[in-house]
Amino acid sequence: MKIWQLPSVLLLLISSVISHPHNLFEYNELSEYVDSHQEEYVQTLRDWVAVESDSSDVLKRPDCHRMMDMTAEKLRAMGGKVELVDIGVQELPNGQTVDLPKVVTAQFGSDPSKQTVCVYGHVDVQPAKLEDGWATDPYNLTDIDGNLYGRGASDNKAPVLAWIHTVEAYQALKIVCDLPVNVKFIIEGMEETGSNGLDAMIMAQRDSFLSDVDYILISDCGWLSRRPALTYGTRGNCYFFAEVEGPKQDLHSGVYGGTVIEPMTDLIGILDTLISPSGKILIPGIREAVAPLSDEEWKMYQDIEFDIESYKSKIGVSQLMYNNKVDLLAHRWRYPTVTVHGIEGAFSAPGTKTVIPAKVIAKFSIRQVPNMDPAVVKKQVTDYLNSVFAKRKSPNKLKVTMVIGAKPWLADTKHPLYEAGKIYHFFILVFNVEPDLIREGGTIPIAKTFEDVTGKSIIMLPIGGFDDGLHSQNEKMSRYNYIEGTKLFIAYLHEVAHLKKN
Ligand SMILES: CC(C)C[C@H](NC(=O)CN)C(=O)O
Repeated sequence: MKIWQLPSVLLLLISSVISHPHNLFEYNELSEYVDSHQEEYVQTLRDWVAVESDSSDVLKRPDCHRMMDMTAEKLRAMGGKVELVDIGVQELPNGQTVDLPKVVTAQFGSDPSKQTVCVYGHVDVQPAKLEDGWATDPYNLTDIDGNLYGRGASDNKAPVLAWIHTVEAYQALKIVCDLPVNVKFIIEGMEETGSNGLDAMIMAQRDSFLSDVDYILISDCGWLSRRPALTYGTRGNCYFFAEVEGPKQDLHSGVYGGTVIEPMTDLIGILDTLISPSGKILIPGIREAVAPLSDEEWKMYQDIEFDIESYKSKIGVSQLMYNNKVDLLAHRWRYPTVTVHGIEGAFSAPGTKTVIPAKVIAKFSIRQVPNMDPAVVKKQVTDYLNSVFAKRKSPNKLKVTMVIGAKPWLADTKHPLYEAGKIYHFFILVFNVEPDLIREGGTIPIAKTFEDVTGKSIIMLPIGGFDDGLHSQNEKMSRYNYIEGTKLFIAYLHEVAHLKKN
């Protein structure tokens, strides 16, 4: 066989070894180290998942504080220079305040001749209850056929741990190889409610902790399929509460129904005007702001392997909004959407309570995209709902509040960090395949701020599986992704060490 007849992945691997001859040897040692510590890594994940660090429930705030302490302790035990940064308080709707979980910063190495990366992640989670339909206790990490089920396993505790274990592996094999770059960590505990307090902290640390950072690394997202991926964009999130208040207390629907104008009817009526059944956002100005789909993007989406039938079967639906791949990917990643998440105050328990709820609060969010601006979206949504409500001539009161205003983020795929030749061989080394270049429909609220404040580039390196069930029942992280993902980070740090220093 001639060299040009070799498969392209093998050629890439050979070229990687030729350009950095020591890579393979060190990688093998490190990879074996990771394999031999697999059970320890799973146990640490179990300990972390056991903490109900649900940032949306203030009653769970002590668990969030404990989670930050555990994170700090882990990094401190590895010899990191660790701080728990106080980021102030959260104001609750009733006017009371509660302490925000402190942010953990840590530093490993300060060699000015090396690149410095800053890993961002979060250790808070979305709510989860067994009664929601989980097959296992969400806070007891359960291994079934190599899948580790538990709330926060994939989003984002295992990826954070994988980065920590990366540093640990380099430290453990110090005789063979030293940490190739300086590594900093910023780990927060409020991501799942919009990263409250983190923007201000990032700005405050710009000229201190963040001043020597060359790149920001984020692994808070997932692959599109079984193929590994690099993520170059995330959508933003504008999260709204729409409160409709009527009578001074709940009423018997038999006694009062037919005489009062019901808050729930008003609320459902206005919610129904947000989006059409075919997915068209009806709020004036929203669709007009969206950056048009370029030919280049269309081509990129067209070239991505994405099986519509298996997507449908994975989520258990018989029909999707669109029937072709490009439309589906575009609407998942780079067009805005409206989702109604829930209604507080509505009767939702099993059984048949015949009540007219006096006050109901709808929770809905708009995933926004370039070139939408959260401040503009807030005004567009508030004005629109007020005008729709006014037409109902209801005596009830409507109050619209935007509680999260997280911006979208989009990387320049031409940046050396994303340029195939420069980085893809670390994927080949670990997975023997090139990654998909994808966008993420979800939000990493701090991403844009990181980039704007530090002026540094972000690279998103997901290790979560396509079917991890983030935010839903039976969230999981596979052992495969957790362990091979750690190896990917190990290989990647080598890669960053060879990038030209800015
Ligand atoms: C603002 C949201 C609550 C952020 C959340 N982020 C993630 O899930 C990242 N893994 C989201 O719903 O997108």
